[in-house]
Amino acid sequence: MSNAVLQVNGVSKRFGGLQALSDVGITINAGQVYGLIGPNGAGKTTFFNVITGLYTPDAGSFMLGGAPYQPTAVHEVAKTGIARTFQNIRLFAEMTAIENVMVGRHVRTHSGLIGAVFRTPKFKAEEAAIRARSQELLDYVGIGRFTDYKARTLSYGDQRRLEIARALATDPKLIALDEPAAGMNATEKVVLRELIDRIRKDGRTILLIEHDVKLVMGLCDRVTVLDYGKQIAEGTPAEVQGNEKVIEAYLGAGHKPH
Ligand SMILES: Nc1ncnc2c1ncn2[C@@H]1O[C@H](COP(=O)(O)OP(=O)(O)OP(=O)(O)O)[C@@H](O)[C@H]1O
Repeated sequence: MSNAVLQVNGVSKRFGGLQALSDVGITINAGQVYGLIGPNGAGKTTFFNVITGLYTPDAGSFMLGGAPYQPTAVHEVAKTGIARTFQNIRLFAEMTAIENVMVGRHVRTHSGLIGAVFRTPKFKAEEAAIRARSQELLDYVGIGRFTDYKARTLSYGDQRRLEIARALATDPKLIALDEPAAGMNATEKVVLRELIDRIRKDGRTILLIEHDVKLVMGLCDRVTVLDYGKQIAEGTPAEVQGNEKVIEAYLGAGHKPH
């Protein structure tokens, strides 16, 4: 039996005259960290946007947890089981850290609007459970002391970790991280790496866009390299690092990966 969490085949996406993705396919198995790398404009974010329902692809088929899914709407995709973070952080700036995580958790709750309006006992119990779980997640990503701080007052690195906590709150089958290390200093990157490692060890499956080659090569089980919307290499970090096309396209002449 296959233990694929995400299987994407033949994804193409065109913007006017620009072919942003051409026939891209990946398979991510349970417990893997899968990296998506490539130069600026290669199509990485477009691929994320397609699998999470922000962009409608021109072609492609999608399976999540062994069942076909159609990434037609963002909230449907979240329910189906893909949670993501964004390259440009998208938190509710004026809400507290814990409220941001609780919003994520509500994807999995049942009381609904009536319960919320009348504050039924069932609703209150569920709300307390959501709060407790959200606090656990804040602790888990290392920002438990900022529970009641407004999101906008957190440091950049901590906001990124808050986004990860919010994504985890949906209990996703797959968590997709869009450049989680962007703007982080070396120390923050070490902490981030430990966090991603822990998330994997705790049984989650991760798709990662990242520019930091060292981070990608150190963390990922498999890597796909995109260049001008085409998949020019796929394999283990060692295989990809040795690939001539990758060295030419991504790393540039004279640049060896660290
Ligand atoms: N909504 C859009 N409309 C038109 N063109 C777009 C749109 N989104 C992306 N593109 C174009 O598609 C190409 C791929 O962009 P994309 O953002 O996916 O690349 P990327 O690999 O994520 O780059 P980066 O590393 O800079 O984030 C680029 O040429 C970009 O300008």
